[in-house]
Amino acid sequence: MVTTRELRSRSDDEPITMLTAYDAPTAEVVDEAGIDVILVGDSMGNAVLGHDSTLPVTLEEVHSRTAAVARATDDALVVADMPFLSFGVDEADSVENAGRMLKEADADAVKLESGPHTVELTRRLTELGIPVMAHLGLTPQHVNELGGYQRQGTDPDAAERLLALAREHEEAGAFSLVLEHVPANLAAQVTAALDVPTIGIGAGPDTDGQVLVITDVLGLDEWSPPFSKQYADLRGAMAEAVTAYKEEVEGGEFPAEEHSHVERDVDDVY
Ligand SMILES: Nc1nc(=O)c2c([nH]1)NC[C@@H]1CN(c3ccc(C(=O)N[C@@H](CCC(=O)O)C(=O)O)cc3)CN21
Ligand SMILES: CC(C)C(=O)C(=O)O
Ligand SMILES: [Mg+2]
Repeated sequence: MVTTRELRSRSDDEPITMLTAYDAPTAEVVDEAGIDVILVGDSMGNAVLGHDSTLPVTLEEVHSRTAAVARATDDALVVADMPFLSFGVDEADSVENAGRMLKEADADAVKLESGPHTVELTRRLTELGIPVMAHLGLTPQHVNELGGYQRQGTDPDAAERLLALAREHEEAGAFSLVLEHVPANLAAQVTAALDVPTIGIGAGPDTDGQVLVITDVLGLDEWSPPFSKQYADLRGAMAEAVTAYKEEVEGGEFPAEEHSHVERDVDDVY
């Protein structure tokens, strides 16, 4: 079993592996492959729910997908990604919403897209026993404020602000930190400055771990971000299977004898 305690102390030569999953069969495959952390990402908005951003994703959607993933996972740490406006507005609501992920959906931890407004919340949740993974750099819930999904931390002021926020979240108790779409040399410095592990996406090779969105890895979507890598063409495999089924039904080949059964007792009901 992967624990937040074990991840915190993971030595430098054993990179942390993390992937998203949004359903039980996918979580089973990811867990059985020995991936350390499964993130039930709000990227489900784009990846599986048909939205064009993460903003419409609801607490109930992440809650139900987290429960499905947790039921299928034996070893990996399951992290629920808190959706847009489910945290950071009101402290009591934030605690209740994050708490439901642990109490009801069986997550091991939550992730919050972080900023100056999440330092005290990270402290509070950690104090209450809800482990927090922080997330800095490109925070997609800010897409409207940022005006797109551009690289972050690219000038000295922004880079210094990011490093300071990373330190503040570590001090507040975050057990790890996702760094998204930031320069590799900045991610390396943040990684060196922190004791807790950094997990990069589009942040170069020098973080303590890597994370990608599972549908990008599997090639399920036509589009994927510039920093991701496609390790399979499941979209192609799915299209082939669906087309083969259609052709067999239209050609009268499916169902065959082995897919049917006949009961002589019901021969004469018409
Ligand atoms: N399937 C999937 N994979 C992801 O990695 C992902 C999601 N969905 N949804 C939430 C966010 C959005 N992400 C994105 C989306 C677009 C770019 C991108 O195209 N960036 C370009 C141009 C950005 C612009 O100018 O708007 C770049 O060159 O940085 C990067 C990350 C990463 N996250
Ligand atoms: C890409 C990761 C870090 C994420 O936040 C998500 O999948 O929602
Ligand atoms: Mg997310």
